[in-house]
Amino acid sequence: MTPQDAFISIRNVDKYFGSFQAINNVSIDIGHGEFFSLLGSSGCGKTTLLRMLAGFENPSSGEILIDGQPMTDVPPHLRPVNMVFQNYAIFPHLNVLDNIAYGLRRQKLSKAKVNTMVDEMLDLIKLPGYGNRKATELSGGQRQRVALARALILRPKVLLLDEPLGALDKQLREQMQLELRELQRTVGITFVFVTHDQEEALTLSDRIAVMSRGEVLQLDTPTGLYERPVSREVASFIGTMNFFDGRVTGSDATGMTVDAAGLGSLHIPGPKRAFTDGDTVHVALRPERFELAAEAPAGESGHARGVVRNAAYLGERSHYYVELEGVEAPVAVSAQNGIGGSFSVTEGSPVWLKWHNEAAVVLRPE
Ligand SMILES: Nc1ncnc2c1ncn2[C@@H]1O[C@H](COP(=O)(O)OP(=O)(O)OP(=O)(O)O)[C@@H](O)[C@H]1O
Repeated sequence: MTPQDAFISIRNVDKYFGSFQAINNVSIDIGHGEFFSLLGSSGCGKTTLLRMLAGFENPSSGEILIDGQPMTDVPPHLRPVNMVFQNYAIFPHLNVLDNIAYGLRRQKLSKAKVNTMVDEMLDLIKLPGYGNRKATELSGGQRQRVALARALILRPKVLLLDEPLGALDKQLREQMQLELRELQRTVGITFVFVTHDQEEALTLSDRIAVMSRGEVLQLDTPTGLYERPVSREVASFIGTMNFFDGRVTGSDATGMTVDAAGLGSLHIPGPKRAFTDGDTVHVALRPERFELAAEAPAGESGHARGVVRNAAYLGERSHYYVELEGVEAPVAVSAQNGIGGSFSVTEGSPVWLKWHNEAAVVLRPE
């Protein structure tokens, strides 16, 4: 995505509240029709960035463009955006129809036209026939769908969503995630979604900006973030990661060789990277990239001998912690159950850990 192709372009934006810098030189380009998420822990600046897109805050410096237009002097109600909040922002004293039609009142449309538009929205959010229901007679998930319909009926080019599923319990939240993704595909407009829940961001998004302390740490697809994190901070924030201290011992056009504590010498294939011999690095491997075996594996994949310190059966998967010589923290291993061929592993069992070197990510220490 280049700034020229972008539907939303955030360019070198800083935001200060007094002397506190909440956003530090952020540049993000978002494509038309993308489901884009801002992901990060509390206080990292996601809401501030969203509020600047909505026009409730102005950047201290830098520029925001939407659909090619600079937004600097454009007030919130004249921006082609609408926002949905976490806490069911619908009016409790109005029924569903009046809630959804609320934003249309300024447009002086006929009653018949409004009713048709609301009915279309009720179909879209899968609540047909709910127009006369009182807002207080809706479940949490239904209220949030009404809030979405109320924002979408104004036909914004961009929908800004600030943790809209945050108040829902886990099961409903997962169901609403699927619905939200389907809804976004149906309406085809750009969604900018704020969440601190990495699983939610991975499930929903085309691309994600991982934020920390007002900065973007990495902007990538869900697969890119999970498989190729650029730093230890991103690797730990998205899923679980094992880290091994290492040192680069050689590199050429086919990849590089790293000596890693507990794992031995690994040749990691790939293009030549910005490391030189002798560099101190972290080798990172996800729990599901390890396999447990009773016997020493033959062949080219990496292997090391260890002892199971903890085994937990979780139905679909089992989780293990395996102690390796020369590694302080036990290695987290996650194995799928029921695919056959697994052997019984109990706490205290000696095991072999297997992995493929190409699954390893080499990171600089922070
Ligand atoms: N109006 C304000 N005045 C002063 N500081 C603010 C203001 N708004 C936000 N901040 C500060 O800016 C930082 C970023 O806040 P922001 O609300 O963007 O974080 P967030 O990532 O959305 O967090 P959360 O998930 O908790 O909502 C925080 O340290 C917050 O205290």
